[in-house]
Amino acid sequence: MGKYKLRCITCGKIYESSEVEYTCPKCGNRMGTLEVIYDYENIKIYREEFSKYENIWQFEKILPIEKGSYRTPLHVGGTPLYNTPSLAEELGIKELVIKYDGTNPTASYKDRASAIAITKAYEKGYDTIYCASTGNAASSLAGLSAPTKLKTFIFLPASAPIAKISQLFIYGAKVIPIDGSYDEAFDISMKIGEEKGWYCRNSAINPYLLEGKKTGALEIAIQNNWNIPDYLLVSVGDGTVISSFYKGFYDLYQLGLIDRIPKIIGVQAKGASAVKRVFDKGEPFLPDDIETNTIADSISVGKPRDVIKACKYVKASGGYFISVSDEEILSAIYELSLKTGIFGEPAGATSYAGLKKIAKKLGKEAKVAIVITGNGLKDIKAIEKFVKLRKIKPDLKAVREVIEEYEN
Ligand SMILES: Cc1ncc(COP(=O)(O)O)c(C=O)c1O
Ligand SMILES: N[C@@H](CCOP(=O)(O)O)C(=O)O
Repeated sequence: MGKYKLRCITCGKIYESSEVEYTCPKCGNRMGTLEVIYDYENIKIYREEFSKYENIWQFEKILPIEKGSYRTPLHVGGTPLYNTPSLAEELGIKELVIKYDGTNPTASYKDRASAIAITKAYEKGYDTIYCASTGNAASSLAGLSAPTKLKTFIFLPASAPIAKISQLFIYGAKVIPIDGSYDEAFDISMKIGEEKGWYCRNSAINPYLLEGKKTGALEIAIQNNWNIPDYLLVSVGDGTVISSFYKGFYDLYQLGLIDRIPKIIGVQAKGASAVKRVFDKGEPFLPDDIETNTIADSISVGKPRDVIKACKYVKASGGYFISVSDEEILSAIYELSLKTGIFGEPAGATSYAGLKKIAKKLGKEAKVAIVITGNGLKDIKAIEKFVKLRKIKPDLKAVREVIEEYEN
């Protein structure tokens, strides 16, 4: 076999990469998302080859890209992993490491996927790329394609947080703000993208993108000195980020670099828990869509596009899904910022909200990793209840009175 092939998540049919562009022709878009499988036996990788602080391209041997093709010059990946012993003690678990992806070039986990999308667009000879997004995939694609010659079209709900929308304009993307939901923007983008023959940057359609996202798992293994956590918690909307964590650990396992895969726990907002619902109903994991209502805009997904893969992978890991309320998400943002200095956007801090909920159940011997997938500055409106700004007269007496209040 070549370096890799593509396998349908539902029927298991294996394709050469030249045979299919996005999803399994037999099973269709949602049922037939593809996984990239490598010739693991013939790929030799040693732990020593990986460095902690490099970007995602250090993993080139297990990425579906060609030697010498375009690589973004921006520093994608190589984000920090923080060990937080006092927080672990407070939660009653043995160890807590926090992977913080808000330090990526456009401030979210999505840069890992966009980097691969742009490389593939160049390899395949496209001149235009597009995505549907709740905001982060959008700003990420816009930012990473800014220094390239690719034309970039973005479809997103006009209600997305203003910081994410502002990123699009500053990076010069062509923006189609839909007066509707992410799910509607997604369907429209697919129709137009097909009509126009543009390259699709959506992880649930384009199989290569999840490979970029899996680098977060590879980095956790390396940064934690190959001490693999018992549990990994991550927030879930469409289901590709969570699938990518399983895939990253799975690849390391297949390559003989680790001897187990963490139990992967998906955390959804209560008002948008479509994947949890499908998982809880059990196999065969059939899509079952819902209306959404949550402040966590990035995971406000009622028609998750990668639900089958997410459910199968989470099951294979021995994990499960939980949900948390918007109030729990808001408290998690505040508490995590206060205790660690890590400020996540709502969908980012959702993993911490989930951990707070189940830490006791995981037990005092549990070694846990959580992923904070987006920077808190992406959505300032969501945390306005914590911002108690008042104007103080510019005189010393008034300032002294306020300081006294703080001190008491
Ligand atoms: C910050 C953040 N966290 C989590 C997610 C969830 O990823 P997925 O939709 O792949 O489940 C997203 C997706 O947009 C996101 O932007
Ligand atoms: N909610 C996501 C959806 C698209 O991102 P993808 O990386 O799964 O394609 C976002 O807009 O960030």
